[in-house]
Amino acid sequence: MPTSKWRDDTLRPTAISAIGLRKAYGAEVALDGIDLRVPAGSVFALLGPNGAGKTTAVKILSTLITADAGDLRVGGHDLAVASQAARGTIGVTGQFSAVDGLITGEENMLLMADLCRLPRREGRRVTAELLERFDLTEAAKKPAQSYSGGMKRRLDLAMTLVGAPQIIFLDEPTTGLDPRSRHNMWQVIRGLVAEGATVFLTTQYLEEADELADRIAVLDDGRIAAEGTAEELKRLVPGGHVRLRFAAPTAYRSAAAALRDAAPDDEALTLRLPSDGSQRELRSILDRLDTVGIEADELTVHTPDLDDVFFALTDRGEPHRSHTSKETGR
Ligand SMILES: Nc1ncnc2c1ncn2[C@@H]1O[C@H](COP(=O)(O)OP(=O)(O)OP(=O)(O)O)[C@@H](O)[C@H]1O
Repeated sequence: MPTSKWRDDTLRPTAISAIGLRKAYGAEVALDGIDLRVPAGSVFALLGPNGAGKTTAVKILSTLITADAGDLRVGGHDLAVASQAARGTIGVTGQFSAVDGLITGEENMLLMADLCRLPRREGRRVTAELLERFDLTEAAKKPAQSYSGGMKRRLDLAMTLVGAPQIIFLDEPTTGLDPRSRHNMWQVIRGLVAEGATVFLTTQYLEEADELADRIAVLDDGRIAAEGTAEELKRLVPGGHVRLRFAAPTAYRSAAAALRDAAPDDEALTLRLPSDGSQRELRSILDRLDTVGIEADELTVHTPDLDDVFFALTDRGEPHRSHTSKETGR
Protein backbone atom coordinates (compact mmCIF):
# COMPACT_ATOMS: atom_id res chain seq x y z
CA MET A 1 0.00 0.00 0.00
CA PRO A 2 1.48 3.38 -0.96
CA THR A 3 2.63 5.43 1.98
CA SER A 4 1.76 9.02 1.10
CA LYS A 5 -1.73 10.51 0.95
CA TRP A 6 -1.31 12.47 -2.26
CA ARG A 7 -3.52 11.43 -5.13
CA ASP A 8 -2.25 13.51 -8.04
CA ASP A 9 1.53 13.35 -8.48
CA THR A 10 1.63 16.03 -11.15
CA LEU A 11 0.50 18.71 -8.66
CA ARG A 12 3.38 18.07 -6.32
CA PRO A 13 6.73 19.81 -6.56
CA THR A 14 9.61 17.61 -7.67
CA ALA A 15 12.05 16.54 -4.94
CA ILE A 16 14.41 14.51 -7.14
CA SER A 17 14.69 14.31 -10.89
CA ALA A 18 17.13 12.71 -13.29
CA ILE A 19 17.17 12.88 -17.06
CA GLY A 20 19.66 10.77 -18.94
CA LEU A 21 21.63 9.73 -15.85
CA ARG A 22 24.68 7.80 -16.94
CA LYS A 23 27.62 6.33 -15.09
CA ALA A 24 30.31 3.86 -16.09
CA TYR A 25 33.14 2.41 -14.06
CA GLY A 26 35.72 1.92 -16.80
CA ALA A 27 34.10 -0.40 -19.32
CA GLU A 28 31.35 -1.39 -16.88
CA VAL A 29 28.22 0.69 -17.53
CA ALA A 30 26.38 0.90 -14.19
CA LEU A 31 23.63 3.33 -15.27
CA ASP A 32 22.79 3.59 -18.94
CA GLY A 33 20.82 6.84 -19.21
CA ILE A 34 18.00 6.58 -16.69
CA ASP A 35 15.15 9.07 -16.21
CA LEU A 36 13.16 9.41 -13.03
CA ARG A 37 11.05 11.93 -11.12
CA VAL A 38 10.21 11.75 -7.45
CA PRO A 39 7.44 14.08 -6.22
CA ALA A 40 7.98 15.73 -2.82
CA GLY A 41 6.39 13.93 0.11
CA SER A 42 6.32 10.54 -1.59
CA VAL A 43 8.18 7.25 -1.37
CA PHE A 44 10.01 6.13 -4.48
CA ALA A 45 11.48 2.65 -4.67
CA LEU A 46 14.26 1.64 -6.99
CA LEU A 47 13.85 -2.09 -7.23
CA GLY A 48 16.42 -4.34 -8.77
CA PRO A 49 18.60 -7.40 -8.40
CA ASN A 50 22.23 -7.35 -7.22
CA GLY A 51 24.40 -5.26 -9.49
CA ALA A 52 21.48 -3.51 -11.22
CA GLY A 53 22.91 -0.08 -10.38
CA LYS A 54 20.79 0.90 -7.35
CA THR A 55 23.64 1.93 -5.06
CA THR A 56 25.30 3.85 -7.87
CA ALA A 57 22.06 5.82 -8.40
CA VAL A 58 21.81 6.61 -4.67
CA LYS A 59 25.46 7.63 -4.46
CA ILE A 60 25.08 10.00 -7.41
CA LEU A 61 21.77 11.54 -6.33
CA SER A 62 23.04 12.00 -2.78
CA THR A 63 26.17 13.75 -4.16
CA LEU A 64 28.67 11.14 -2.91
CA ILE A 65 29.98 10.51 -6.43
CA THR A 66 29.47 12.34 -9.71
CA ALA A 67 27.64 11.16 -12.82
CA ASP A 68 29.21 10.97 -16.28
CA ALA A 69 26.13 12.59 -17.81
CA GLY A 70 22.57 13.65 -17.02
CA ASP A 71 20.47 16.57 -15.86
CA LEU A 72 20.11 15.92 -12.11
CA ARG A 73 18.14 17.97 -9.61
CA VAL A 74 17.74 17.32 -5.91
CA GLY A 75 15.75 19.55 -3.56
CA GLY A 76 15.48 22.13 -6.34
CA HIS A 77 19.26 22.29 -6.87
CA ASP A 78 21.14 21.35 -10.03
CA LEU A 79 23.83 18.86 -9.01
CA ALA A 80 26.15 20.05 -11.77
CA VAL A 81 26.46 23.53 -10.27
CA ALA A 82 25.01 23.42 -6.75
CA SER A 83 25.75 20.04 -5.22
CA GLN A 84 26.64 21.67 -1.88
CA ALA A 85 23.19 23.26 -1.65
CA ALA A 86 21.57 19.96 -2.63
CA ARG A 87 23.55 18.23 0.11
CA GLY A 88 21.93 20.53 2.66
CA THR A 89 18.51 19.11 1.85
CA ILE A 90 19.33 15.40 2.09
CA GLY A 91 20.18 12.60 4.47
CA VAL A 92 21.65 9.25 3.44
CA THR A 93 21.60 5.89 5.16
CA GLY A 94 23.67 3.42 3.22
CA GLN A 95 24.29 -0.29 3.23
CA PHE A 96 27.37 0.33 5.34
CA SER A 97 26.48 1.83 8.64
CA ALA A 98 27.85 5.14 9.90
CA VAL A 99 27.43 3.89 13.47
CA ASP A 100 30.61 3.74 15.58
CA GLY A 101 30.29 0.57 17.67
CA LEU A 102 32.80 1.60 20.33
CA ILE A 103 30.79 4.54 21.62
CA THR A 104 27.21 4.61 22.91
CA GLY A 105 24.13 5.26 20.81
CA GLU A 106 23.74 8.64 22.48
CA GLU A 107 27.37 9.57 21.80
CA ASN A 108 26.93 8.62 18.14
CA MET A 109 23.94 10.94 17.96
CA LEU A 110 25.73 13.82 19.72
CA LEU A 111 28.70 13.41 17.37
CA MET A 112 26.34 13.72 14.44
CA ALA A 113 24.73 16.80 16.01
CA ASP A 114 28.23 18.36 16.24
CA LEU A 115 28.88 17.48 12.58
CA CYS A 116 25.60 19.19 11.69
CA ARG A 117 26.83 22.20 13.72
CA LEU A 118 23.81 22.20 16.03
CA PRO A 119 24.28 24.27 19.20
CA ARG A 120 25.02 21.94 22.16
CA ARG A 121 21.63 22.36 23.86
CA GLU A 122 19.77 21.85 20.58
CA GLY A 123 21.93 18.78 19.84
CA ARG A 124 20.96 17.25 23.19
CA ARG A 125 17.28 18.00 22.62
CA VAL A 126 17.24 16.48 19.11
CA THR A 127 19.24 13.45 20.31
CA ALA A 128 16.83 12.73 23.16
CA GLU A 129 13.82 13.18 20.90
CA LEU A 130 15.13 10.88 18.16
CA LEU A 131 16.35 8.19 20.56
CA GLU A 132 12.89 8.17 22.11
CA ARG A 133 11.19 8.05 18.74
CA PHE A 134 13.29 5.13 17.55
CA ASP A 135 12.79 3.24 20.79
CA LEU A 136 16.46 3.50 21.73
CA THR A 137 16.26 5.51 24.95
CA GLU A 138 16.82 2.49 27.15
CA ALA A 139 19.89 1.41 25.18
CA ALA A 140 21.20 4.98 24.75
CA LYS A 141 24.06 4.60 27.23
CA LYS A 142 25.24 1.22 25.95
CA PRO A 143 27.98 0.79 23.32
CA ALA A 144 26.40 0.56 19.87
CA GLN A 145 28.26 -2.69 19.16
CA SER A 146 25.98 -4.40 21.70
CA TYR A 147 22.88 -3.44 19.65
CA SER A 148 20.94 -5.92 17.51
CA GLY A 149 20.91 -5.49 13.71
CA GLY A 150 17.52 -3.77 13.84
CA MET A 151 18.64 -1.38 16.61
CA LYS A 152 21.80 -0.46 14.70
CA ARG A 153 19.76 0.25 11.60
CA ARG A 154 17.39 2.45 13.61
CA LEU A 155 20.31 4.30 15.18
CA ASP A 156 21.82 4.80 11.73
CA LEU A 157 18.56 6.31 10.48
CA ALA A 158 18.18 8.43 13.65
CA MET A 159 21.68 9.81 12.99
CA THR A 160 20.64 10.65 9.43
CA LEU A 161 17.68 12.60 10.77
CA VAL A 162 19.68 14.81 13.15
CA GLY A 163 20.05 17.43 10.42
CA ALA A 164 16.27 17.32 9.67
CA PRO A 165 16.68 16.46 5.96
CA GLN A 166 13.71 16.95 3.63
CA ILE A 167 14.90 14.18 1.32
CA ILE A 168 16.06 10.85 2.70
CA PHE A 169 17.95 8.22 0.72
CA LEU A 170 17.77 4.73 2.15
CA ASP A 171 19.95 2.16 0.42
CA GLU A 172 18.46 -1.27 1.15
CA PRO A 173 17.16 -0.21 4.59
CA THR A 174 15.97 -3.67 5.64
CA THR A 175 18.45 -6.05 4.02
CA GLY A 176 19.49 -8.61 6.62
CA LEU A 177 16.78 -7.69 9.13
CA ASP A 178 14.38 -10.25 10.57
CA PRO A 179 10.67 -9.84 9.64
CA ARG A 180 9.79 -8.04 12.88
CA SER A 181 12.60 -5.47 12.55
CA ARG A 182 11.68 -5.06 8.89
CA HIS A 183 8.10 -4.21 9.81
CA ASN A 184 9.34 -1.77 12.47
CA MET A 185 11.51 -0.05 9.88
CA TRP A 186 8.52 0.20 7.52
CA GLN A 187 6.57 1.95 10.28
CA VAL A 188 9.43 4.38 10.80
CA ILE A 189 9.57 5.15 7.06
CA ARG A 190 5.80 5.69 6.93
CA GLY A 191 6.11 8.08 9.86
CA LEU A 192 8.77 10.14 8.08
CA VAL A 193 6.62 10.49 4.99
CA ALA A 194 3.55 11.39 7.07
CA GLU A 195 5.63 14.31 8.37
CA GLY A 196 6.35 15.48 4.83
CA ALA A 197 9.73 13.92 4.02
CA THR A 198 10.51 12.46 0.61
CA VAL A 199 11.99 8.97 0.73
CA PHE A 200 14.06 7.43 -2.05
CA LEU A 201 14.79 3.83 -1.21
CA THR A 202 16.44 0.95 -2.95
CA THR A 203 15.38 -2.59 -2.31
CA GLN A 204 15.67 -6.12 -3.58
CA TYR A 205 12.40 -6.98 -1.88
CA LEU A 206 9.26 -6.84 -3.98
CA GLU A 207 7.13 -6.89 -0.88
CA GLU A 208 8.92 -3.86 0.52
CA ALA A 209 8.34 -1.83 -2.65
CA ASP A 210 4.70 -2.95 -2.71
CA GLU A 211 4.19 -2.00 0.96
CA LEU A 212 5.86 1.38 0.97
CA ALA A 213 6.27 2.95 -2.41
CA ASP A 214 3.99 5.40 -4.19
CA ARG A 215 6.00 4.72 -7.34
CA ILE A 216 8.41 1.97 -8.23
CA ALA A 217 11.09 1.84 -10.90
CA VAL A 218 12.38 -1.58 -11.84
CA LEU A 219 16.08 -1.25 -12.57
CA ASP A 220 17.77 -3.97 -14.54
CA ASP A 221 21.31 -3.93 -15.81
CA GLY A 222 21.56 -0.14 -15.58
CA ARG A 223 18.25 0.58 -17.32
CA ILE A 224 14.73 1.27 -16.10
CA ALA A 225 12.69 -1.68 -17.30
CA ALA A 226 9.38 -0.19 -16.07
CA GLU A 227 8.11 2.54 -13.79
CA GLY A 228 4.75 3.19 -12.14
CA THR A 229 2.61 2.47 -9.11
CA ALA A 230 2.55 -1.14 -7.89
CA GLU A 231 -0.92 -1.50 -9.43
CA GLU A 232 0.21 -0.09 -12.78
CA LEU A 233 3.16 -2.45 -12.86
CA LYS A 234 0.98 -5.45 -12.01
CA ARG A 235 -1.27 -4.56 -14.92
CA LEU A 236 1.71 -4.85 -17.28
CA VAL A 237 1.83 -8.61 -16.95
CA PRO A 238 -0.91 -11.01 -17.75
CA GLY A 239 -0.88 -14.10 -15.63
CA GLY A 240 -4.08 -14.14 -13.57
CA HIS A 241 -5.45 -17.66 -13.79
CA VAL A 242 -7.42 -20.40 -12.13
CA ARG A 243 -5.97 -23.89 -11.99
CA LEU A 244 -8.19 -26.92 -11.57
CA ARG A 245 -6.71 -30.27 -10.65
CA PHE A 246 -8.49 -33.61 -10.98
CA ALA A 247 -7.58 -36.88 -9.29
CA ALA A 248 -9.30 -39.14 -11.84
CA PRO A 249 -8.35 -39.10 -15.55
CA THR A 250 -12.02 -39.58 -16.55
CA ALA A 251 -13.11 -36.50 -14.58
CA TYR A 252 -10.19 -34.57 -16.05
CA ARG A 253 -11.16 -35.53 -19.62
CA SER A 254 -14.82 -34.62 -19.10
CA ALA A 255 -13.84 -31.28 -17.57
CA ALA A 256 -11.45 -30.57 -20.46
CA ALA A 257 -14.29 -31.24 -22.89
CA ALA A 258 -16.59 -28.89 -20.96
CA LEU A 259 -13.99 -26.12 -20.57
CA ARG A 260 -12.59 -25.89 -24.07
CA ASP A 261 -10.95 -22.52 -23.41
CA ALA A 262 -8.73 -24.06 -20.69
CA ALA A 263 -5.07 -24.95 -21.25
CA PRO A 264 -4.77 -28.65 -20.43
CA ASP A 265 -1.85 -30.44 -18.78
CA ASP A 266 -2.51 -34.14 -19.42
CA GLU A 267 0.30 -35.29 -17.17
CA ALA A 268 -0.64 -33.25 -14.10
CA LEU A 269 -4.39 -33.66 -14.82
CA THR A 270 -4.84 -29.92 -14.52
CA LEU A 271 -6.68 -27.25 -16.49
CA ARG A 272 -5.63 -23.63 -16.45
CA LEU A 273 -8.06 -20.82 -17.32
CA PRO A 274 -7.26 -17.12 -17.62
CA SER A 275 -9.11 -15.27 -14.85
CA ASP A 276 -9.00 -12.09 -12.80
CA GLY A 277 -9.78 -14.18 -9.73
CA SER A 278 -13.09 -12.40 -9.07
CA GLN A 279 -15.94 -14.23 -7.35
CA ARG A 280 -18.09 -13.81 -10.47
CA GLU A 281 -15.53 -15.51 -12.71
CA LEU A 282 -14.90 -18.32 -10.25
CA ARG A 283 -18.64 -18.96 -9.95
CA SER A 284 -18.99 -19.12 -13.71
CA ILE A 285 -16.17 -21.70 -13.99
CA LEU A 286 -17.68 -23.84 -11.23
CA ASP A 287 -21.14 -23.54 -12.81
CA ARG A 288 -19.77 -24.85 -16.10
CA LEU A 289 -18.25 -27.82 -14.29
CA ASP A 290 -21.53 -28.40 -12.46
CA THR A 291 -23.44 -28.66 -15.71
CA VAL A 292 -21.39 -31.77 -16.59
CA GLY A 293 -21.58 -33.05 -13.00
CA ILE A 294 -17.87 -32.80 -12.22
CA GLU A 295 -16.06 -31.41 -9.23
CA ALA A 296 -12.38 -30.44 -9.23
CA ASP A 297 -10.24 -31.95 -6.50
CA GLU A 298 -8.29 -28.76 -6.12
CA LEU A 299 -8.79 -25.18 -7.25
CA THR A 300 -6.10 -22.53 -6.99
CA VAL A 301 -6.36 -18.87 -7.91
CA HIS A 302 -3.31 -16.95 -8.95
CA THR A 303 -3.38 -13.17 -9.31
CA PRO A 304 -0.35 -11.38 -10.78
CA ASP A 305 1.88 -9.72 -8.22
CA LEU A 306 5.13 -7.78 -8.26
CA ASP A 307 7.00 -11.09 -8.50
CA ASP A 308 5.45 -11.66 -11.91
CA VAL A 309 6.31 -8.13 -13.01
CA PHE A 310 9.84 -8.34 -11.76
CA PHE A 311 10.58 -11.68 -13.32
CA ALA A 312 8.83 -10.81 -16.58
CA LEU A 313 10.73 -7.54 -16.89
CA THR A 314 14.13 -8.65 -15.70
CA ASP A 315 13.98 -11.93 -17.55
CA ARG A 316 15.14 -14.00 -14.64
CA GLY A 317 13.02 -17.10 -15.11
CA GLU A 318 10.34 -18.41 -12.78
CA PRO A 319 9.56 -16.45 -9.62
CA HIS A 320 9.77 -18.02 -6.16
CA ARG A 321 6.19 -18.48 -5.17
CA SER A 322 6.48 -19.16 -1.47
CA HIS A 323 5.74 -15.72 -0.02
CA THR A 324 3.97 -13.35 -2.30
CA SER A 325 1.59 -15.19 -4.59
CA LYS A 326 -2.00 -15.39 -3.54
CA GLU A 327 -2.89 -19.03 -3.90
CA THR A 328 -6.11 -20.37 -2.53
CA GLY A 329 -6.38 -24.10 -2.15
CA ARG A 330 -9.66 -25.96 -1.95
N1 LIG B 1 33.51 1.36 -7.60
C1 LIG B 1 33.19 0.53 -8.59
N2 LIG B 1 34.11 0.14 -9.49
C2 LIG B 1 33.82 -0.69 -10.52
N3 LIG B 1 32.59 -1.21 -10.74
C3 LIG B 1 31.63 -0.88 -9.87
C4 LIG B 1 31.87 0.01 -8.75
N4 LIG B 1 30.71 0.16 -8.07
C5 LIG B 1 29.78 -0.59 -8.73
N5 LIG B 1 30.33 -1.21 -9.80
C6 LIG B 1 29.61 -2.06 -10.77
O1 LIG B 1 28.49 -1.34 -11.26
C7 LIG B 1 27.34 -2.18 -11.35
C8 LIG B 1 26.21 -1.63 -10.48
O2 LIG B 1 26.60 -1.70 -9.11
P1 LIG B 1 25.69 -1.17 -7.92
O3 LIG B 1 26.46 -1.38 -6.65
O4 LIG B 1 25.23 0.21 -8.21
O5 LIG B 1 24.45 -2.15 -8.00
P2 LIG B 1 23.33 -2.47 -6.93
O6 LIG B 1 22.06 -2.59 -7.69
O7 LIG B 1 23.37 -1.46 -5.84
O8 LIG B 1 23.75 -3.87 -6.38
P3 LIG B 1 23.76 -4.42 -4.85
O9 LIG B 1 22.35 -4.72 -4.51
O10 LIG B 1 24.61 -5.63 -4.96
O11 LIG B 1 24.36 -3.34 -3.99
C9 LIG B 1 27.81 -3.56 -10.93
O12 LIG B 1 28.12 -4.30 -12.08
C10 LIG B 1 29.04 -3.30 -10.11
O13 LIG B 1 29.93 -4.38 -10.19
